[in-house]
Amino acid sequence: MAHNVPVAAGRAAEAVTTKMTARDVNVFYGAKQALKNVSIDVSRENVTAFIGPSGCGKSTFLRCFNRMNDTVDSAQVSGRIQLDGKDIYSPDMDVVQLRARVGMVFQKPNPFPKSIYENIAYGPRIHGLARAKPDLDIIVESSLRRAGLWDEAKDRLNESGTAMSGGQQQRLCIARAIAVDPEVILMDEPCSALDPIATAKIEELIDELRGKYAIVIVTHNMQQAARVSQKTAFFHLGSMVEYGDTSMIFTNPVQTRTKDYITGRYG
Ligand SMILES: Nc1ncnc2c1ncn2[C@@H]1O[C@H](COP(=O)(O)OP(=O)(O)OP(=O)(O)O)[C@@H](O)[C@H]1O
Repeated sequence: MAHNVPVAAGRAAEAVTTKMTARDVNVFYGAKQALKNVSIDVSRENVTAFIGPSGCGKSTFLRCFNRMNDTVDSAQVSGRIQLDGKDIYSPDMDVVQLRARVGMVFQKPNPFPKSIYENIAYGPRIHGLARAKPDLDIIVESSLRRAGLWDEAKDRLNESGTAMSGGQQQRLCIARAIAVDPEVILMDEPCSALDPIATAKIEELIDELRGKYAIVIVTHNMQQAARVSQKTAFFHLGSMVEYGDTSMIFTNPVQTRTKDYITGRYG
C-alpha cells in the first residue's frame, strides 16, 4: 500500500505518495563494497536526482530498484527495498512484472531492431495488456503522445526504430517504458549521448511526466539535476552524503562534501 507522508519542513505541507523505499541497502561486487547503508524514499510527485562523482554508486543504487543488479553475477544486494510496501527482493516477487512496474531508460538509447510500432507494442502484448490490434493501436498512440513523439512518428510507424535520431530513439525508449503502464521510471544518464536540443526535449518530457510516474534520474550534469528534479541525493564513495530538496542541495547544502562537489572542487 502507498502511504502519504508530509514533505520536509521548509515548504508548505503537501502530501506526497511514497512509491518506493530503500532501507540500509548495501551492494558488493565480489569483495568490493559499492554501496554503503543507503536509505531513501522515492515519491510519485517529485523527480529524484542522484548526483555524485564517477564511481560513487549512483547507477548501482538505481539498479537496485528494479533488481537490474540480479543480472550481474558478482553483485550481492542486502537491505530492504519496497514498492508500495512490498519487498521487491522477496522470493515471490515476479521480476518480469517488477521491471514492467519499475521501468528503466538507459544511457544509450536501445530501441529494438524492429519497427517503431513494434517497439511500443511488444511489451503490452507480452504482458497481456492488449487483446487485439485496435487495443494495441491505442496504446502505441497514447505512449508515443505521452513521450512527445507522436507527431514525428505517426507517419513512419512501420520504419525501424533504429533509423530515428538519437533523441527520438531515447523518447521511443521512454514511450516503450510507458506502454506497459509503469509506476516508476528509472533513468540512468538518459541524456549523456544526446545533443543539447535533444537533451532539452527529454528534460521537458521528464517535467511533463512528473506526478504521473515516480521518476528517479542519475545524472552527471548538475545543471540538469537542478532543472528537472525536486529532490536530490548526493553520493560519494558509495555513501549517500546528503539528501533533500534540490533547491536546498544546490544553494545551501549542509555537508562540506556536497558543497565541495556542487562548487566544482572535485568530481
Ligand atoms: N559490474 C560490476 N562489477 C564490478 N564492479 C562494478 C560493477 N559495476 C560497477 N562497479 C563498481 O562499483 C562502483 C560504483 O559504480 P557505479 O557504476 O554504480 O557508479 P556511478 O556513480 O554510477 O558511476 P558513473 O557516474 O561513472 O556511471 C565503482 O567502483 C565501479 O567500478
